[in-house]
Amino acid sequence: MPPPCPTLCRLPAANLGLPWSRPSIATPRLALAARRSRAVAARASSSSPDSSFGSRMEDSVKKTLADNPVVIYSKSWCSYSMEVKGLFKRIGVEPHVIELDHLGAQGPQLQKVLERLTGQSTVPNVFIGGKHIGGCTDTVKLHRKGDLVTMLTELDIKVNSS
Ligand SMILES: N[C@@H](CCC(=O)N[C@@H](CS)C(=O)NCC(=O)O)C(=O)O
Repeated sequence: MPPPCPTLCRLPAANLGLPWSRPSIATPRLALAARRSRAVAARASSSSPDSSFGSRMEDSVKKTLADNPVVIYSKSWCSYSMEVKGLFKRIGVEPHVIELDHLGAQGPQLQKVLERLTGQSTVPNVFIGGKHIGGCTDTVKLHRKGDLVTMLTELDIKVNSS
């Protein structure tokens, strides 16, 4: 008969080649402790620096959209971004442009936040009056229908429609 476990379970050691039996997780007291520590871990991860960083970034996007009537999240090298910036330039509207590739490590994080908010993972990501318009193709289509100028005019933004 192996000696009893001196500290935890006081049961004879099972024949596992160990000096003392490992307490089974099914032991009610230990199972309860395991559940408690999982709950603590879950609470800790939900308030981790990453998630609060994400929500601060989300707040900063919302502030940017509230403060600027036309916002383009762009990448400086992206031809679609260049096209949409060119379109606004042609109609004489100066958008607030955020070049994600100029933000270092925050760029990809901001892109993830934008994806969470809009469902769109690509740039350019265009907003007018806080409303999500879409990418380059969506903005060009809106312009061809005449709706881009209408939206801008409704926001009291002067448009050069020549
Ligand atoms: N159909 C999209 C195409 C946009 C697109 O493909 N953008 C590329 C960059 S030029 C992109 O965002 N790629 C993924 C990335 O850079 O993370 C539009 O019209 O805006």
